[in-house]
Amino acid sequence: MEKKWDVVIIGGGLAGLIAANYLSRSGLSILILEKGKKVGGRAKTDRIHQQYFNLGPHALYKKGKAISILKELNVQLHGKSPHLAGDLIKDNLNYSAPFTASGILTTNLLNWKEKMEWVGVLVRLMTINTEKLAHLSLEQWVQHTTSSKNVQSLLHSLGRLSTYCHAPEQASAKVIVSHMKASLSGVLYLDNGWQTFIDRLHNHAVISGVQVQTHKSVNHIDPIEHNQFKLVLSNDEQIECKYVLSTTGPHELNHMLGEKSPFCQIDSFTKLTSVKGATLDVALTRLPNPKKLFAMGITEPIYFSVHSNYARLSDDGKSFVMHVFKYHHPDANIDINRVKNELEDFLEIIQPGWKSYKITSRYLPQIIVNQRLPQIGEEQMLKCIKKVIPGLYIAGDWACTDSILSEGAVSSGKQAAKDILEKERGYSLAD
Ligand SMILES: Cc1cc2nc3c(=O)[nH]c(=O)nc-3n(C[C@H](O)[C@H](O)[C@H](O)COP(=O)(O)OP(=O)(O)OC[C@H]3O[C@@H](n4cnc5c(N)ncnc54)[C@H](O)[C@@H]3O)c2cc1C
Repeated sequence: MEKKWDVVIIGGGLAGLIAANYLSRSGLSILILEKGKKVGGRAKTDRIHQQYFNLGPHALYKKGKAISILKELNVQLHGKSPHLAGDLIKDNLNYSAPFTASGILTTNLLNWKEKMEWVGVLVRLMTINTEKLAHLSLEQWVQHTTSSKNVQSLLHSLGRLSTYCHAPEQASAKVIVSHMKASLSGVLYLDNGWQTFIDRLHNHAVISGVQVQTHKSVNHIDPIEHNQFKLVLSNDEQIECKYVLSTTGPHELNHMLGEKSPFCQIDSFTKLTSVKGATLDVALTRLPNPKKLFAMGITEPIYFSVHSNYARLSDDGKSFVMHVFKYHHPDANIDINRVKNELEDFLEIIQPGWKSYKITSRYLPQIIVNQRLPQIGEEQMLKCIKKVIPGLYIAGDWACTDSILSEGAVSSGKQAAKDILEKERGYSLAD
């Protein structure tokens, strides 16, 4: 057994790197253990044939917590906001998407009465107090909000677009609607992908003395005595520390704690389920239909957007990088070949003949977008699991009561750093 660390962070994704950046200012010794070959987790970007592919479509909320925390850490972001002008596809027919003023005026999807209702819903959404929705599922909120089937479908599409969640009967209205509200202020696509800010967070942490070890997978967390942990790695290495911050998914954390895990006793913890989808990431030399940059299915839960129209996503800046995405229902049995055909066929409707211009593509059939589908009444469980083992802290996109995705990962990473500092030093970071 070698050096004893003050804090070991398991996972070098967004939550782990954010926490490390806040903790690095404190003089504590900090080690990040990342099982992958590079840091970034699901926020990484792969450079394939000179094209920059995020793991599927990635956008940051312009007025969200993630951007404001990244700014607080002096991480500059370069990119542009996409326009939501585009198409909605219902029963193989194209309609203008009523997500912009001109889209609302021109769309044939809604009649005049529905248009007025849709505008009213959007206006109310901008100021809604989501705390009051804590007892409702998204489906219940949608039903209460409008009786028009078309407006209901639009709300479901906006919910999927903002959160990737496609289980309105299970999902918490409070969390989903707060993300829908945030998305109305616009999003940002980043030049060269999310890896740019991951690299900056990584560099800041390393310069400030954080040690980062990749290819290091933690198998076991053993709380050996008060305020002391022993971690056992897959290569049998053992590491001791005072505090552990886990940023893995909930079930991986449970597994690392072994048979004695107190989380096994908590019913709502064992039932946590993830948000998944299939992504087809494509780079083309030209766009067969240059005017079609954004589309969503209404009957089918599918999304398409040309991200390179707003962000530089290739070495020469000339090619077209796009993502076609299918939102999976948590209970669905996925036939990965059928889903691939669906995504390719959807792209064919929007960009006919796209295959002739293909530079490269990548298909990921069942990727975890968020480690937790947010459901009603999980606040107590999340608060409880953060207290049950003293010295063990939890962050990640599943660990926040009121937000998910990067918003949840970044804010829970900051919160965990605050909690550790408060415990260690008795002082807290500014909010
Ligand atoms: C297709 C797709 C689209 C998305 N789009 C958006 C979007 O538009 N907007 C948005 O805000 N968010 C989006 N997200 C979500 C966002 O990418 C994630 O919420 C965020 O990156 C999660 O960060 P994290 O640190 O919580 O988890 P992760 O990124 O999963 O990091 C956890 C890290 O822990 C490591 N690890 C796990 N187990 C161990 C172990 N035993 N030992 C050591 N290391 C371990 C993993 O390798 C990983 O690097 C998207 C995600 C996907 C997949």
